[in-house]
Amino acid sequence: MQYTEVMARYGELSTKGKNRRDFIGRLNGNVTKALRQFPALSIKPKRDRLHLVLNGENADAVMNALGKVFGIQTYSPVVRVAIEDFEQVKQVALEMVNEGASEAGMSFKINTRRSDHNYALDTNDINLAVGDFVSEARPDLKVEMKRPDVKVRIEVRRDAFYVSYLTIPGALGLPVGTSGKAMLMLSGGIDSPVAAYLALKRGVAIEMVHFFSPPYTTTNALNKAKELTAKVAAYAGSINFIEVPFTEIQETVKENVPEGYLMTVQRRFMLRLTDKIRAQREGLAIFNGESVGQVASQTLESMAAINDVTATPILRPVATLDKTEIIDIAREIDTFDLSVQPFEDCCTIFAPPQPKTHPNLERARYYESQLAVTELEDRALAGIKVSKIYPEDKFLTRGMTSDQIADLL
Ligand SMILES: Nc1ncnc2c1ncn2[C@@H]1O[C@H](COP(=O)(O)OP(=O)(O)OP(=O)(O)O)[C@@H](O)[C@H]1O
Repeated sequence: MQYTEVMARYGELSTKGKNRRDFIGRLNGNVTKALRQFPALSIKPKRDRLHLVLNGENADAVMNALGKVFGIQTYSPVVRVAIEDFEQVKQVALEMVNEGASEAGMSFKINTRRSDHNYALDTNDINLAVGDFVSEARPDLKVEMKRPDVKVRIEVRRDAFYVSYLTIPGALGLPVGTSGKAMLMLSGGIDSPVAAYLALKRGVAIEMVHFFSPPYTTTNALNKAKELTAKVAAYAGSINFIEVPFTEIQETVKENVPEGYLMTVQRRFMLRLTDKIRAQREGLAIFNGESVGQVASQTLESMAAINDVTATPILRPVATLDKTEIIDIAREIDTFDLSVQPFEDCCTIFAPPQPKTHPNLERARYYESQLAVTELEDRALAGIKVSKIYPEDKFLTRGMTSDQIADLL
């Protein structure tokens, strides 16, 4: 089928009344960004949908990229036929029925809508004329009004007919950016990239904050986090990656804090630093990949002892999901295979063998107060690096890396 355009229907727009203009403006910008590799494409936002005129670009490739843009409910590939050319509409409808109802005994329906009421034929005339044409060519098919196998939609507008039969589910959610900006704490694990995807889905523009501890963690561990960011950036256009050197803090905590509280105090540092970065960069909230009860740091007591360092909203999109549910999403967004690659994370390396699963808040505060918190944090903040990551970026060297070879020797 030679499609000429793709029509995208907006998502939760009806509930957003006065924010309609922001929604459509953002969506238009995000679609433009996501489809920048198709130079001939022209994008025309309308009140209730977006028209993507292909101008020769490949419909499947365009739809593949469009399917990752949040704020779209459904989309349909469409064939535009000049208004003078009604015979051509019949041909296109037949081709669509042939594609959708290949087997004898299947059913179809022609469904016409007119926005140009001056056109000579009314909707019934068009349904009948096109339906008869298809039935003559395909006598093996039935016409079915209620639940046809193929429903061909013909829209009559002033300039042309628009014919379609496929309705493909979009990514849903809200256009990224319509809900403001937040920081996302990204490890190299399975959960935080999924949390990132879910935050983007609700329209939040996120920036990744990643802590790393060279030489305990290798360049590859850092690159893995960057490559995970590139995977998630497919849903955002691009994402800023903020790397925070964490070695000095981890070494200091390890030397000075009793083993049972190592993890709690480290996490308090991470969260406080993320919050400072958030304030500098004017974010409104912090997202992370914690899931209740999954590991020692994710009991409610532990979350309370860590969360104590800030009043900023901490959002945990996967808090109530089971691991298998999180993994299903990770596979869907193609981060799973990368997440399970065995590069060390700074938290795992400095993890005590038996962290307190029910840490006492007062004790965590006390142990931390013995450290030069402000100075340590200032030095970490002075060392942060920010880079913009795009979906097509690659960071991990393929095959065996020098670090991996070194590990084997
Ligand atoms: N090195 C890191 N840099 C930034 N954030 C981190 C880092 N390590 C952990 N976090 C944050 O803390 C959350 C909990 O991490 P933890 O290692 O306890 O759990 P996890 O279940 O392994 O999570 P994940 O699968 O996301 O690594 C992560 O989801 C992430 O948001």
